Amino acid sequence: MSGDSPAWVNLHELADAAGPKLSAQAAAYFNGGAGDEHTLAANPADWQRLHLWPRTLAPLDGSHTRTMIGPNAVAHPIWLAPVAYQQLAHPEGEVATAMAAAAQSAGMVLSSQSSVAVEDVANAMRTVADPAGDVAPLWFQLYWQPDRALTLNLIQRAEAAGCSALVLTVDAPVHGVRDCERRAGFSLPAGVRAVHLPHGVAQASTLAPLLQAAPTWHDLNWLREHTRLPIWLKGVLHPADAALARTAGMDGLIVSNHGGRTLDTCVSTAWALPRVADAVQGELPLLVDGGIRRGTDVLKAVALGAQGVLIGRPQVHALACGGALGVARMIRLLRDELAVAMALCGCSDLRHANRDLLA
Ligand SMILES: Cc1cc2nc3c(=O)[nH]c(=O)nc-3n(C[C@H](O)[C@H](O)[C@H](O)COP(=O)(O)O)c2cc1C
Ligand SMILES: CC(C)CC(=O)C(=O)O
Repeated sequence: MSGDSPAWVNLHELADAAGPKLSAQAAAYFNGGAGDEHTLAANPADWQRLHLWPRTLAPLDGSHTRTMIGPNAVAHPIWLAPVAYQQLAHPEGEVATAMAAAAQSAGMVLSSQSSVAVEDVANAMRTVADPAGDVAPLWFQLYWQPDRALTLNLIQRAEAAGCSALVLTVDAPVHGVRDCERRAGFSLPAGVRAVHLPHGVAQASTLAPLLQAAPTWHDLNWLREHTRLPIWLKGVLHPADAALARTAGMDGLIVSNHGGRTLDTCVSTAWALPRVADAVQGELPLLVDGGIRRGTDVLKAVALGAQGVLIGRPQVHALACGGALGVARMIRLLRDELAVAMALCGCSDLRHANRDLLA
């Protein structure tokens, strides 16, 4: 931001503003998708394609964005998705993001490939008090590790640091085919590493070890036995998997295609969400992510059955542009846009939003 007028007034402009702040390698890593990037493009396009159907003259006195996400009463439904290696965007990395989340009462899901330790991120969130006293939960995203002892170590660190849920990512048993990363020759620069992992990097160079390590439904029993935290699965798109997750006693689902970074040409999340919602029939709470860039997108996601949304790339764009203040501003912009969209649709309480809001 410079001068009197901000350099960006919405999340699309934010992506452009971040361009000059990022190295070519970091930009390729953050912005890219899998394959020909059809799913990357379909995610935002399919939110845009949905049409809101406004209602008029509805009472709006007392409107608010408060809602529930799982057992958490939250000030608004906009959370930060797990995004790895945030020190590629800003030297303070995930600490700055966490301070912004706490200041804006936004939940944060910390990547297990974080470039800052979970203990430091949790402390940073605690140092920033929300004046209204609203909570900003910190959840820990888990990538299943080849070694159970290491998986257990991650779980125990997250618990001890005060994380209030685990998010097991299930849509990336292998790294997607990412031409942009290969073209840019992406590798982590000196000083940035996955601090929770002994070798500091996520991926093995051949498929076999990854596939051996990939978790199955059976492993969820082990996970359940080894944590007292609620477990959410991230990366569910198929109603049949949603039903299996319910049977497996999971606590919530994140409808996600990993921001179009794993399987190209797979379904968009706006397409999958109502189908997953129909499968779980309100018995499992849902979050959704992928291409959510406007308050209208957030309202559509809630209308289709999600309790809230996660924001991926814009958080690292905002971090690159303005550190913690940039991320805080990004969350605030989206929340204000959501409030406007709600008012114009005659919706005073997100808990009453449903498919009647959509044409
Ligand atoms: C640079 C980058 C790194 C990511 N790292 C992780 C990760 O470590 N764990 C994970 O579960 N998802 C990861 N994701 C996926 C996000 O959590 C989220 O699903 C996706 O970014 C949402 O789409 P959006 O970027 O269009 O908002 C990453 C996404 C990006 C863009
Ligand atoms: C280190 C990666 C596996 C993190 C990730 O999930 C991603 O880049 O999409």
